[in-house]
Amino acid sequence: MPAEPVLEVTDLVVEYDGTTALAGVTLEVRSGEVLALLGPSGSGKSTLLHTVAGFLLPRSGTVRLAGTTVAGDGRPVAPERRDLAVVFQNYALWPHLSALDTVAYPARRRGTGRKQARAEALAILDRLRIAHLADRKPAELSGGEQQRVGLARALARRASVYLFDEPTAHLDTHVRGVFLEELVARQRDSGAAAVYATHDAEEALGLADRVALLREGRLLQVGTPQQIYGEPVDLFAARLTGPASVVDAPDGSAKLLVRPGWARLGGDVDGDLRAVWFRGPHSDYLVDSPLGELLIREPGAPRHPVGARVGWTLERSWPIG
Ligand SMILES: Nc1ncnc2c1ncn2[C@@H]1O[C@H](COP(=O)(O)OP(=O)(O)OP(=O)(O)O)[C@@H](O)[C@H]1O
Repeated sequence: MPAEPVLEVTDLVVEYDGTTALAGVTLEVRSGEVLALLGPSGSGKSTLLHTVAGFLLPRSGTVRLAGTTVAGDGRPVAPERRDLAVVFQNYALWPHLSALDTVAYPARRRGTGRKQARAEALAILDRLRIAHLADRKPAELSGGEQQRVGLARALARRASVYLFDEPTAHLDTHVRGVFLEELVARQRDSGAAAVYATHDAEEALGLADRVALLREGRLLQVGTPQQIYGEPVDLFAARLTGPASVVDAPDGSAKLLVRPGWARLGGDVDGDLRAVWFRGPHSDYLVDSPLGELLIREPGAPRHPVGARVGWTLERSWPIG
């Protein structure tokens, strides 16, 4: 991974009318890296992105882009002069421009000729599966289609840092997957960095090189998706990224976090099946045992009925406070 941070946020404090929304956040993002911001509603994800973008000013702390301080020290740099591409929940598309001209606009601004800019724009629209909408203006597009045009316009920008605020919130699963692949591919090609705010744990874990967990305006943990999922700092952090059971260690010395795939049915710890859910590719079993209640996930359809006496085995665990 290249060494230099393209975005550095230091001790950032942001308030709305005296209410603290960010209470001292320090983060850095390097070129080529995708950092996911994951946190519940109200944890400060949008506030952080809006402050980096320059739409909000910090009460204290600094924002640096490619080594230059853009907020918090001296006069802030205006949003339009920051080397950023911003994709927020509400896209403001220009009503008079077709989808093609909207997406061609960033290249035109860079000085690319009209024909070439339109060819590049069409390629991006095609990758997002909306080339057939190229000639339509926003009033002739559905909300989801407008959102895809907004994403395409952001992908057409060549900024050093992309800021995404839940950009896939209104997209269906298929388009979401295509967009995320496209985003990551662009990322790798251009060496740009991305900060991607979401409350969807699967999206964050699947997309990001690193995940930052936010809670009530503070960073709870920053790490690789594997660290965040497998070695959470506390139960709140664990539950942000998926189902987590807590059982007693067999020798009673500690509490252990157990993810659904970390235990299997069959083995010498007794338990009773309290509930069983068929989930399609796998089934979830809720097991009540002397060590505590835990969720076990196994491939395929349910193999035992509710109420059955089963054995189980712990294959992996993580000590939790
Ligand atoms: N314009 C505002 N005026 C006052 N308080 C605000 C404003 N915008 C956000 N807040 C408060 O700041 C805190 C952080 O909000 P923020 O929108 O950054 O959270 P978020 O993690 O992006 O949430 P969501 O996932 O719901 O978008 C919350 O307590 C919120 O109520």
